[in-house]
Amino acid sequence: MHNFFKLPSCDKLRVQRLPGSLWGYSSGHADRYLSKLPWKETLSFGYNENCPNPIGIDFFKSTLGKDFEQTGLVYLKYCEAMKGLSLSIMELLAISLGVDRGYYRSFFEDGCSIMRCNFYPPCQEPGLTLGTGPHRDPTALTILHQDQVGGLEVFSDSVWQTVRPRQNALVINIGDTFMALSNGTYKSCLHRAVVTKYEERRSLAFFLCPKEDKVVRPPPDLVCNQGRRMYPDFTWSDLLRFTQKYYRADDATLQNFTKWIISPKSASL
Ligand SMILES: C=C1C[C@]23C[C@H]1CC[C@H]2[C@]1(C)CCC[C@@](C)(C(=O)O)[C@H]1[C@@H]3C(=O)O
Ligand SMILES: O=C(O)CCC(=O)C(=O)O
Ligand SMILES: [Fe+2]
Repeated sequence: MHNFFKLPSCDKLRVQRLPGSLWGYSSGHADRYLSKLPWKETLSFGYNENCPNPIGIDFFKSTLGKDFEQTGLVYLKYCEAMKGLSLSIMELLAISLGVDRGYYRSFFEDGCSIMRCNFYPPCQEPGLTLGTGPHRDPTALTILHQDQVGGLEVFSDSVWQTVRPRQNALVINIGDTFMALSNGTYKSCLHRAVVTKYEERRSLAFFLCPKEDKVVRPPPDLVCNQGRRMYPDFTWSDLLRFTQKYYRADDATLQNFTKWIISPKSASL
């Protein structure tokens, strides 16, 4: 990942994220937003082990060239490991909720997950910007590997708290999609990334997602115990489209998505 972000811009832009797509390179999301641009560069690609080419866009070799073929193989192995870990965590979450341990595992097994490499350059005025603004991941589960620089913060007990980097440790976040799948029992985590004046920072985020057409619906016996549904049925495709076309994911994505998805106009968009 280090080598990619050190390439000249003209080379990185050969894999630039195209409008409407999640995959590829982006610098500050300058192609998507007009204000509050995040102080980061990102490289995102899909991962689905059920596909002939499990890494969405084969730009590690076909576009970036042979020098990055090995990088692509490393990411393939990384994504395989993260998917396996995610599914094991899904079993533990099912057990903790008193539902069948395979319920969530089977829900996600055939999904296409998102792999994102974040690069945060040093900033002369770190107090005037953010690497990634306050948000809850719209996905189901995030496995984050951060380097030793530090910068990830979670909003807990009404204050922003640093998630101190630990060698050989991964950070696991619950996202909006799992909050809905657990009927609100688990809460998606509000977090952000700050930047520093002198050090660049890198992180790898693996976002577990269900297959796009899967209906996100909590297990019936969970709803029965709680007496009512907290969120309407929706598909991951609906929520992803909402965040990519209509709404910049923040700390209230799911609430605003719920209003949008039940409004008559969303059906025609
Ligand atoms: C489904 C997604 C949208 C984002 C990437 C994945 C999961 C996290 C989302 C994001 C990082 C939340 C903060 C805002 C965002 C625009 C970003 O800063 O990158 C979000 C991602 C995105 O829309 O590209
Ligand atoms: O880089 C980090 O520490 C957090 C990144 C993040 O929250 C994201 O990419 O969703
Ligand atoms: Fe996040």
